[in-house]
Amino acid sequence: MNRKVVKVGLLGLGTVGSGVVKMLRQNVEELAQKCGYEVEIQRVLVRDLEKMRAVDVERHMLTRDVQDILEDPEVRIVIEVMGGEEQTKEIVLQALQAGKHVITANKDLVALHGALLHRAADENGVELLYEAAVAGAIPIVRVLKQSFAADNVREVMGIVNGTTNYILSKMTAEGAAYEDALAEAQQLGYAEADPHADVSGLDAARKMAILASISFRQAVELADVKLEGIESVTQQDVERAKAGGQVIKLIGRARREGSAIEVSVAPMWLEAAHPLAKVGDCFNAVYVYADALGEAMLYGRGAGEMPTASAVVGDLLAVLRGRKFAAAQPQQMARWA
Ligand SMILES: NC(=O)C1=CN([C@@H]2O[C@H](COP(=O)(O)OP(=O)(O)OC[C@H]3O[C@@H](n4cnc5c(N)ncnc54)[C@H](OP(=O)(O)O)[C@@H]3O)[C@@H](O)[C@H]2O)C=CC1
Ligand SMILES: N[C@@H](CC=O)C(=O)O
Repeated sequence: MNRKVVKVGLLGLGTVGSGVVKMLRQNVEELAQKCGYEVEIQRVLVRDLEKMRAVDVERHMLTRDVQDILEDPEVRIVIEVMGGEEQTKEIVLQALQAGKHVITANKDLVALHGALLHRAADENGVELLYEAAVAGAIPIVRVLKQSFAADNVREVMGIVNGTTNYILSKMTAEGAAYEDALAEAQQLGYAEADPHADVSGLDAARKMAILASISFRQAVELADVKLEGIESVTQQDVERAKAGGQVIKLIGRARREGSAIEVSVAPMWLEAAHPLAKVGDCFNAVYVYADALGEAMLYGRGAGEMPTASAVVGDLLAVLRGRKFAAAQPQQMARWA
């Protein structure tokens, strides 16, 4: 097979970035067969050049200067798995304006600046994909944008934060202390750099704002999402729920009624027989209710190294198979040859 090489710039080498490197290395052949390209990581942006990493990356590939990636004409795709908001927005905008396709796992970024970034991607004829930003490995973004595109979505609801689901599940099943369960979730790589974003409900609110914007085809502002986290949920609450045959879960909900859109995140007491009550560990589950479809539920791991990497690399494959990438190819290849 006549195989071309495509160079990728990776921003971040933490939990998700390491998973992406592992997956690209483990699946070189399979990926090449699926898209016709051999993917090579050209440079990796980090903060600390000396840190021990979960994967071996040659020292010369690491950089602390993002311009080494943004100004490299060989880098055609940027994978942003560093997190952050304002500075990251500027970096991603610069990448898009330089004609690079961008894949991101950053829900903060997409929830706050999605409209601006989509415009920049369109203006520059490149892709902006963010499957990993919502519900980890579950392909909910693509399903809403493509598979259910013909339908009229009325409601999207479910569990969209792995850390809080892990904590509540541990408190329910094992009587674990909140702080211990949170520390484990951090250890396992599920939590955000600042875990307050998880337990306050903000991370779930960001994801619900993204899902609502896609489902109802209009920008839903993060500020308009009503949110309550799990910080005030006590072991006594969990035990009382259990005694009454119920389970406490952090539930995100986005509903459209006429022109009114309502989006919320809050702990809810569910009957133990409810399908969402059985979603444990760091798993997520999302229900979609639409006119023709009726209802559908998607279920899978919502956080962690390899599940999230799977969504990121899935987006990478989508870019490489896409028309925009192919369209830019002859001219670009000639210029870089
Ligand atoms: N963890 C998960 O399960 C999931 C995470 N996400 C999202 O993916 C993104 C990454 O998450 P995760 O991998 O857990 O985060 P980590 O904190 O584990 O990793 C972040 C990485 O980015 C680097 N980095 C951060 N800021 C900068 C900066 N200013 N300049 C240079 N490098 C920087 C860090 O460098 P250094 O190592 O040197 O400190 C680190 O390698 C976030 O947006 C998160 O919300 C999405 C879905 C699931
Ligand atoms: N901190 C997040 C990571 C994935 O989005 C979570 O726990 O769901």
